[in-house]
Amino acid sequence: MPSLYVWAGGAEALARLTERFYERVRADALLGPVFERMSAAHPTHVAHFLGEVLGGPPRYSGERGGHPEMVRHHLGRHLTEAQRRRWTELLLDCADEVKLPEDPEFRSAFVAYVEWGSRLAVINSREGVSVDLEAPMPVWGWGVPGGPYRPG
Ligand code: HEM
Repeated sequence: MPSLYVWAGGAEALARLTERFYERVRADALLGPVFERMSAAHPTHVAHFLGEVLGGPPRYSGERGGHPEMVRHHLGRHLTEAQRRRWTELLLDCADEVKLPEDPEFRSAFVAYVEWGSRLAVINSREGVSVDLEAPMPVWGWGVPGGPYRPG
């Protein structure tokens, strides 16, 4: 059974996704200001993080500081539901644009993770939130469909 990472097209596909995504984020009226101080390496870091979550190599844990590092980046940012919605909408638009697999099984798992992760990012960004920095890196699977699309 391929991982979601392999099915998505691996490191190269995720790098294409985040490069295009943060280009569009920068140009977006609602999200541009939120990301105005992100580093040039931000898209690469997020591609590594996503790759690890989707069952690829643990590059974000190995090179960047793992799950706690990601959580720390969202602390105190007071992200809103409107910003979260735009973030997920743009990411899914970019998944189409850079041609991630379109099969129902992959997209169902991908959307589920994006919905889960983005809602946690908003919760972690609130004032006075108590976060579990020990929480492990999630590794997403295929969920109820159980595996990739098979024609016929
Ligand atoms: C599945 C959902 C999400 C994932 C996987 C994710 C992942 C990440 C990661 C890995 C970083 C740290 C990058 C680094 O190490 O340099 C980060 C930073 C950040 N994220 Fe997220 N994020 C998610 C959702 C969101 C949402 C919904 C927003 C806002 C609407 C957001 C806003 C930010 C901001 C502002 C930063 C810091 C950027 C900077 O360095 O200036 N994130 N995110």
